[in-house]
Amino acid sequence: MESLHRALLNSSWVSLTAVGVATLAVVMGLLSLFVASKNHFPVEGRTVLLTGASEGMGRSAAIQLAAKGANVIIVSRNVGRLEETLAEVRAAAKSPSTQRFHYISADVAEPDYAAAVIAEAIAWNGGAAPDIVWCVAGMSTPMLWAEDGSVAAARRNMDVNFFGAADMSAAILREWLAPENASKSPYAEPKHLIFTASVLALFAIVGYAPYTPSKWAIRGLADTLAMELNLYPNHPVRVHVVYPATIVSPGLARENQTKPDITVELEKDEPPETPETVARRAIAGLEKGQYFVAVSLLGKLMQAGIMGGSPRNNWIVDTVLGWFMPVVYFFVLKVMNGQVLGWARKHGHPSTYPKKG
Ligand SMILES: NC(=O)C1=CN([C@@H]2O[C@H](COP(=O)(O)OP(=O)(O)OC[C@H]3O[C@@H](n4cnc5c(N)ncnc54)[C@H](OP(=O)(O)O)[C@@H]3O)[C@@H](O)[C@H]2O)C=CC1
Ligand SMILES: CCCCCCCCCCCCCCCC(=O)[C@@H](N)CO
Repeated sequence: MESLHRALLNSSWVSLTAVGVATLAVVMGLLSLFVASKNHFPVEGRTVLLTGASEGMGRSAAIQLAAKGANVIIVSRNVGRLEETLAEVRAAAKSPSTQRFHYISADVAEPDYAAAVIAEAIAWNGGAAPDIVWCVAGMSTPMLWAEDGSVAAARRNMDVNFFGAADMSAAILREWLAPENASKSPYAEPKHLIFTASVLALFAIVGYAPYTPSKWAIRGLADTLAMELNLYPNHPVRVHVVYPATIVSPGLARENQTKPDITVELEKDEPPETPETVARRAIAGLEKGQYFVAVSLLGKLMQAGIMGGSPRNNWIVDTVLGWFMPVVYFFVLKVMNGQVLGWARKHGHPSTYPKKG
């Protein structure tokens, strides 16, 4: 007791503050488990447009949003798959007699594709723009950066993942932010613009160089918009970024055909999840009002490690977790770089690896 008292007296105010704030963060975290909070993402009776929603996480999100009462528009290229998925979305409707469903075929990699998609959505929706736009369409071609074709692959990933979302976000904001579309009440339900990145936008690993930058770019765009949209106080729009880890989807099967074995090895540390689970956790985060929506524990930690100048979901939790991440990364990078070096020693120069794809 005596020594504890002395230790407390002797410890600096810095460590005392750290312990105090950490305790507070834990208490607040526990409290938030019990306090029922407002749903910040009501979808019943509203119209949601999702790109990349014929397969994978986008398809699951469309089905779950229909089950919550939303009108849903799904966008992707393949019409056959759109028709099949739209039937599943329709079958999940909460109120089949009032909810409406539609698909639009478009290639998000085409420059300026989004204006026509939004125009068609508005025409179908009785003259009103969708209330929620979720950019999910994406692709990934993992390979080593020194391989032939890596930069061409990076351009393609950028066109689909970044420009596909960038063009859609600009097109819908032009509608939402038009002066004549100011909301009638300052307390009106906000519109939602949701981007889909990847945990690789929070922590990069070997083999994803053609892909990861396109997802980092999405983060940069979203942070910019989160500040810029304050210019339109009478047009409330909330921006969000979802950060999935591995999703067991048709896209994953495609990317695994070219994925380097060392990448497969390292990403084993983050267990794959079904599209249904990822979509459910993403929607739960949106309902909590999160700006950055991580859908796994590792994702949450990685998020706490990069916050920089990004808006926070919870300043206390994000700050306290953020203090620990440099220590965590000291070990994580040692271990992971060790694994990569060990791989190099065992398997030789990458030019000798068996050919893939
Ligand atoms: N799978 C994973 O491990 C991870 C995925 N992500 C990201 O999550 C999102 C969903 O991934 P996932 O569930 O795997 O999806 P899938 O790859 O399984 O499905 C992709 C969807 O996007 C559509 N799409 C692809 N390219 C285009 C295009 N050029 N124009 C229009 N639509 C397109 C596809 O339809 P169609 O081909 O008919 O156009 C399909 O509906 C993506 O943004 C992905 O980058 C993030 C982390 C991990
Ligand atoms: C707190 C720090 C912990 C560090 C542990 C690191 C574990 C690495 C996990 C990497 C997972 C990569 C998922 C890729 C998802 C993706 O976007 C692709 N499938 C593309 O579609």
